[in-house]
Amino acid sequence: MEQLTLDPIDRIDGEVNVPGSKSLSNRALLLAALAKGTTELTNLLDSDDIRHMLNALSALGVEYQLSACKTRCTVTGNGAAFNVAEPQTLFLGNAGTAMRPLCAALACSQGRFTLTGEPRMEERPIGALVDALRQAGAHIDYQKNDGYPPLDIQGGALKGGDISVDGSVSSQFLTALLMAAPLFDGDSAIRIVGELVSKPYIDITLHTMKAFGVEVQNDDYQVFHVRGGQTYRSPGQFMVEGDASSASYFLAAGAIKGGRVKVTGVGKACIQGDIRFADALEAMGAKITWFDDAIVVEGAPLHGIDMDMNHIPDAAMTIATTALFAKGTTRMTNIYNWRVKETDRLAAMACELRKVGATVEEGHDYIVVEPPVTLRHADIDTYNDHRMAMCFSLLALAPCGVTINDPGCTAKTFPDYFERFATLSHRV
Ligand SMILES: O=C(O)C1=C[C@@H](OP(=O)(O)O)[C@@H](O)[C@H](O)C1
Ligand SMILES: C=C(OP(=O)(O)O)C(=O)O
Repeated sequence: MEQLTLDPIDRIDGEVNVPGSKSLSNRALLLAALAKGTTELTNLLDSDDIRHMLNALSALGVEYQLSACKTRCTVTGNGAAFNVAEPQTLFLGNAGTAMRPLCAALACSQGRFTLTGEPRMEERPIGALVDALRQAGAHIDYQKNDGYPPLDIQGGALKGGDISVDGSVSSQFLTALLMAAPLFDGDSAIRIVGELVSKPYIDITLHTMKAFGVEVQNDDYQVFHVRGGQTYRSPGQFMVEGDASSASYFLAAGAIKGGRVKVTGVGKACIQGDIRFADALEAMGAKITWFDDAIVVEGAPLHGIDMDMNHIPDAAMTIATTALFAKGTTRMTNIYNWRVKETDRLAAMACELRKVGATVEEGHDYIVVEPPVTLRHADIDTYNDHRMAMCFSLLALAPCGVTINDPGCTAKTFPDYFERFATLSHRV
């Protein structure tokens, strides 16, 4: 297994640009493929999750040209749902933003499709989405375990209608339904059952749909009305903003050890909910300054916080390792669905935090982190979870340094993370 040892960093300072947003890249690619007209996507993320979406679109007969640097893509839209003569098997890795939206889009397309992924994808729930699509008339079967991929989809026209979806496990189920619903024959009223998790991701979905010419009536995130029989229209150009979750590691590094760190590509106007990570850092004591296309963080003594982090599920993980550098205890609550992501992130986080000396209480849907007097060096297991690797890189800001096992797992969303992190890191 590959390992990366990060020697202790004495100072963090400088400017770093974050790559394009994963959430926006995969939404915009799918809608560009479904839309009428040609779309030029810029600042597209080049990572595993996006590659899986691009490969799937190729198999579905979508034509696109990807630039040599893979951050610019011109997509020739279909002007309708997909129509594929031969049965297709699409391998989607561990990309939730490919699996869930494609499941819905293919259920209302013409053709037979099998959706598969990495072993972990077979443990990530999709039953609530399948149940909802079946209410609209979809024909989807489970190949192995009920409620989990791989899926066999017999595509066809869907009627829409009154659809209830459980929103308590992943917002991606609602995102998938919303993006497919304009292609259903009839109108849809999509009703949320249970508490909707990760709510700000729905705003990303509605924003992207609007850019492609489709408006949704949102009744307080409880019921969503979508007109059927619509065609997405290409906006011509779509610029993907920087990834707010990826920004969290650099912002945290600046807060812990700044210096002054300027993160560009995200700023005041950012539509990704994870941008609110900067508020959490501010609540811990960091000084944050907002610009239109940048955030500047200046380090200050940090203290622990007690916060509901349901609205920033991905960036919240970064708070768990930032907490190691704060005075007092940090309590992060309402984060149950960490358990159904790339790994069981609550269990993984608790285990690795203990290795560096922290006292950790892991609950069903919360984690409490109490930093040790002295952090100790550890070989950190990353569980094939990009965010575990990136979060624990912050341990290099302690005198003990850190060793990251399988650092290549950042390829899911941020292949050159460690190179960019190095540009901020100064050793005397
Ligand atoms: O819609 C999206 O782009 C995402 C939604 C979130 O998932 P959940 O809704 O499952 O929390 C997030 O964790 C994931 O990385 C991306
Ligand atoms: C949960 C994540 O990914 P996915 O889009 O596969 O759900 C993530 O990137 O942290």
